[in-house]
Amino acid sequence: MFPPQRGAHKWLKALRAFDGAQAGGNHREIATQVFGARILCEDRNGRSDFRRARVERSIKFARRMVMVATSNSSARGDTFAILLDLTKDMLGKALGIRTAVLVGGGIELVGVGLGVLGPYMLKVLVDVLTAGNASAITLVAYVGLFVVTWAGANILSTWRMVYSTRVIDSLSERYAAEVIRQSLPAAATARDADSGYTLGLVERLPYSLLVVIDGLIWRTVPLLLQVLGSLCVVIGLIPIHYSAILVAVFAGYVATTWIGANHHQARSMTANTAAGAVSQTAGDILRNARRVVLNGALEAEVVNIGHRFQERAAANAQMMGSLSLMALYQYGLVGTGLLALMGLGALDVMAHRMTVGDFVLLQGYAFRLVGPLSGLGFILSQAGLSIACIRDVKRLMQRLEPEVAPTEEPEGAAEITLTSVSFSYGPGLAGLTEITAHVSPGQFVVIVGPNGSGKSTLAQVIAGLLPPSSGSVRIGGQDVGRIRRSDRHRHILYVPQFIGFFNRSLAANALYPPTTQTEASLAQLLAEWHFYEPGRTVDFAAEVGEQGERLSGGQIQKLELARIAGVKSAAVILDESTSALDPISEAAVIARLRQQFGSRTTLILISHREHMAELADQVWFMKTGRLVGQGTHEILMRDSLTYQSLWRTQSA
Ligand SMILES: Nc1ncnc2c1ncn2[C@@H]1O[C@H](COP(=O)(O)OP(=O)(O)OP(=O)(O)O)[C@@H](O)[C@H]1O
Repeated sequence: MFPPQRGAHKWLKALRAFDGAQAGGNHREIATQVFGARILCEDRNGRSDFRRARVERSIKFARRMVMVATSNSSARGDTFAILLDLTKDMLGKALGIRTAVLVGGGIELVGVGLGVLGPYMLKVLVDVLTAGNASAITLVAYVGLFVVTWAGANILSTWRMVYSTRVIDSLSERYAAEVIRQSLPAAATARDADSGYTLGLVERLPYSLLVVIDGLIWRTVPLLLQVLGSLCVVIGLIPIHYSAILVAVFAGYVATTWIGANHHQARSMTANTAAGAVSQTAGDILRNARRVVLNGALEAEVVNIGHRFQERAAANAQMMGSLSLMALYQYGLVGTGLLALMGLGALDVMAHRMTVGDFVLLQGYAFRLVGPLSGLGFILSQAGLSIACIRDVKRLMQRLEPEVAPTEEPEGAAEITLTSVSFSYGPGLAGLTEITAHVSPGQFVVIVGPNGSGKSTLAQVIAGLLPPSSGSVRIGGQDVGRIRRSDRHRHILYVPQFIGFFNRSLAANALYPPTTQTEASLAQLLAEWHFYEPGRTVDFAAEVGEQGERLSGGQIQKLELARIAGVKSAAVILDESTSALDPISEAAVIARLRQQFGSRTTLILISHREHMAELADQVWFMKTGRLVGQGTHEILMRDSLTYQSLWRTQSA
């Protein structure tokens, strides 16, 4: 699909060495694409530098490109499929923009008619002038008609943009909404979610749609109509070989564009990927501003983003190179055609085989054709990138999950049953092995174990965020994977380890659905948990800042737990949600939650604290992805030396 390029084998070797089996059979494409995008780490002397960090960064970039490259059988086929898809969306009933498309199309059609009529009016004027027998009124009328056709065509073309803009805005809104609807659940599940890339796509979407719809679709069709209309007029008026030349020039233009576009589109996809990498890196750096600045890494990150821009510039340069080559062929051909057309015409006028009016008509149509064609050059340069962006957006819009029927409301606390549950993050990566456990309704379970032992992974498998590779998880007797995602929080609600707050008010975060808390009940709970020092009331209107950065770590957890206390769910899993609380606050919060949940909610807590294990109805002890101990804290302390040593190392 992508011809191997010079030096690609070096990348192939390096990527194999560093990437192992990760990228499946795609190394050759990766190497080729990495080379194609000129992101190889060459030092100033031109020698390849495969230093690990840079190669790893490139692998991430390359993987995305391989995803792009391998998911399509051909760039050209892809382009037409996307154009067809867009046209279907515009003309379909679902988006409600058909009327705008049709009205805009109608206006454009009238504009095209005027565009064809313009040169004809000029020819008639020149014919009348050369005949020399027309009255002043007739001449003024012909001049007026010519001006009206010329001005009218341009006014209509601008007016039509009112409708195309409406269409583009509607499509942008619908596509962006669908991308968010479809990609958020995946982002919530994947622990390596790439939100910066998705954000970049959504941001570039309106411009991409503008280029493709307004520039390409809405300009190409009128251009074709204009060519056909002009040919009809020319055939009827002047010798047939002029029409033949016009047809040949246009066909040549289309053919060179067709061939060039295939190559250009492949380069554009690489450029789109490079643009996405800029968004992803910039987003990542901005989100981690504190980490960057506090570690004195500002300059290093500026250099890092500079590299992303350089990669993008290199990809753009390749794209523009292919476009320039295409333009050379296109306009070499069009220029030759014009030379033949005008040269022959001039000779025919000199030999009185053609009137000056016909010559004017000929040049009028020739330049009417060439004008939009040159406009298309710019559009094509942008269209490749834009099509690649829309294609990625369309892929994100695809429904990944089958529709699941609504599930019945759970009654009371959930019974949780795990039968031989295994999970893997991928070949050779950590996961879970053969976990079997049972939680009775309303119990309080604490999961403990060393860092990286699989506690969060297990919690996410139980909550249905990660699908087990074998075995089953049943919540209240139902397979968790079969509970509709939008209903799942009523059966089991997972509170992640890193609580991300919206950059909104305290109330907006603390009363975020599905809590049933009110400001009053929340204020009472927060006062009880000493959210602020005594005497200070909770300001619900206060903005919490990005990720809640204006609150302390303990306050964030208290606020989140106060919200959770008002949630009606059959089971709740708290993933280290009390880790920032002091032991007294932690005990008070857990006691209150258990009292609040009563017998309606089963509670699972992941914790590194022994006193939490002491409070639990049962403790699950995890080690290297296995459940190596189950029972009360006392029993485990009595029976398991490894469990004892877990707490001994902690207190040492
Ligand atoms: N998306 C992922 N891809 C690959 N490996 C992952 C992914 N997420 C987690 N892991 C790995 O799975 C293992 C278990 O991680 P997990 O977060 O479940 O541990 P944990 O017991 O909760 O750790 P901690 O106590 O530090 O929070 C770790 O080795 C981790 O690196």
